[in-house]
Amino acid sequence: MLQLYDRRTIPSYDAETSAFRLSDAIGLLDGDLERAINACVECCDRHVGENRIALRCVSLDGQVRDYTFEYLQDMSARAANFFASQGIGPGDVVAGMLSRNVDLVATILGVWRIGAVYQPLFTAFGPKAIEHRLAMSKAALVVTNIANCEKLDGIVDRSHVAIVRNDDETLPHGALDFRASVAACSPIFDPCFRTGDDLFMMMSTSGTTGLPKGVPVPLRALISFSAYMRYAIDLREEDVFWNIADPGWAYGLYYAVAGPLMLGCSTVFYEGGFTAQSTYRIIDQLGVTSLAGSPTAFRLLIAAGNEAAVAIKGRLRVVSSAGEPLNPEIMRWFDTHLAVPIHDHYGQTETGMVVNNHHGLTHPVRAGSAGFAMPGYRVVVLDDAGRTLGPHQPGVLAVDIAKSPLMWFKGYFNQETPAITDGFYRTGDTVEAEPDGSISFIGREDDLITSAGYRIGPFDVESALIEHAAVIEAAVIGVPDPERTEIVKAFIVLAKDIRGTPDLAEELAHYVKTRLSAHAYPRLVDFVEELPKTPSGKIQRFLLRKAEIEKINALLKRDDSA
Ligand SMILES: CC(=O)SCCNC(=O)CCNC(=O)[C@H](O)C(C)(C)COP(=O)(O)OP(=O)(O)OC[C@H]1O[C@@H](n2cnc3c(N)ncnc32)[C@H](O)[C@@H]1OP(=O)(O)O
Repeated sequence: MLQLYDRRTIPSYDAETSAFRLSDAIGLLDGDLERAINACVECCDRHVGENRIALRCVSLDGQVRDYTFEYLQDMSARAANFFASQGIGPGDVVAGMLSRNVDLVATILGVWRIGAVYQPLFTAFGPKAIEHRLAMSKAALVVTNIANCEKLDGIVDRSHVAIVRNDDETLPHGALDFRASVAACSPIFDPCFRTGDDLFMMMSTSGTTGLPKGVPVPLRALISFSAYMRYAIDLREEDVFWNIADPGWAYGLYYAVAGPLMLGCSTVFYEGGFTAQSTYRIIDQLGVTSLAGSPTAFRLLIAAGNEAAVAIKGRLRVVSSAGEPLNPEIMRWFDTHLAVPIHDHYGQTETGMVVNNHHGLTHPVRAGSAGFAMPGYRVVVLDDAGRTLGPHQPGVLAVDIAKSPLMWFKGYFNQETPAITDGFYRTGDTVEAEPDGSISFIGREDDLITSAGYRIGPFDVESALIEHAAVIEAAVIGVPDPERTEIVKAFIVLAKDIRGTPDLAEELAHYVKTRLSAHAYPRLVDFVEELPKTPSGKIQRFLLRKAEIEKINALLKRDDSA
């Protein structure tokens, strides 16, 4: 059993350079990064024999099913045999588009056991988002369920789709029956060991100017994931840990699946969508002690009222926040009504979590700050010319590659433009450093939208909108929103003779929701005569954003003086 976090054993940490002894980090891993590592062994097999619960699944009706590491070893070996029977081998990509349940974990671990690469597809995606991602990864097989399988029609041949179905659901013609096939396979499959540079995940991240980019994740990233669990989440053996993020995204896959399992701890999955009521109920029912989620989720808990919190007051030991900046009001409310500190953490799909309010540091948590570089990473603030900036000088947050032994990202999949220049990975997030090295988030240097913890690429939404017959041109921006940080707003130029009505606005939102993704639709739509453009015809989203912010400020001023 891996020794879990102990305040006395946190690796030596130099706030000046974030110097971190790599040997301490390697101690988080049983495998040999240069020669022999398998993600399923790290996240499952090495905890077998301890009779520990790995996964706690809560169904919609509140039933809890517990699965041990022994159970997952058996399931992952059967799944690996099933994948092998489909001709899948080391380095091949298998995509999963599944709800949060044991089939999802069996799929992920089975893919890793065989030395293959797991690609997550968020279940809210529509065909447009799926098609691009599968074309990018060339996935050999997609594992999905009855609720999502139709979205694959015309994109993937049915013979390359394995369906998770209940006994009362009919298997679509030509598709593979995942549960039945896996159950019929042998529970013996020797893991395929690879090197730390071989891939085990293929993620995607939205851009502002093009379609989402592939983020290849090598096996060495496991060290970084487990370091985050230890030093920032402070996961302990006795914790009941629940990260509510969906494993269709980086924060959920890295830190609701790989991270806790690697440390031999159990992770909670709730198969339903988020509601404040179910969240309070599950924390109470399972005795959750460590909760992770996004500020929007926390704001929804607060909106449910002070009374709702009474039953779990004092039950949580720690709460971790990611995906959006954490407002000080949320910290105060959690302190007063739940008697628990919330620690703000910052990261990206490309980096994993890199700036955190760690538990091992003696610095107090500063409200409004995302914290300090994680051990193993050195971060700096750069200006446009790549010069390092001092305290209180806004610039872009960058990771210093040479001094960040845990940084695993080297560049986007199949893209020629380098992601790392002059030894730095520029995150695109604008920040300011304090004299003590803590980092405060300011915004984005580009047009990427941060909404409810999701990063939404305006280009993706615009591309979906212009496929609608009524739309000639579209520009999409994020506008400030008190609940979701930002919401998506679309400015639409309509085809000749089409009138912009509330019904059409709703139709366009629905169109994006079903074609692109249920979370990325424009919640606000303005019909306009034309869009602001540069002389060369490039849409100037920043002018639209500026006008929106001026409008909001004018309204706030009017309210103040009323
Ligand atoms: C490094 C990192 O990766 S950092 C963090 C990564 N980000 C995340 O993990 C995202 C965090 N955000 C969330 O989990 C959610 O937004 C929450 C819990 C905060 C709030 O959830 P909700 O408000 O219920 O809905 P959510 O924002 O997920 O979705 C928006 C819409 O998509 C729909 N939707 C969401 N998931 C699905 C799904 N799997 N299938 C179908 N529809 C879905 C919702 O019903 C909602 O529809 P509505 O607007 O018509 O009501």
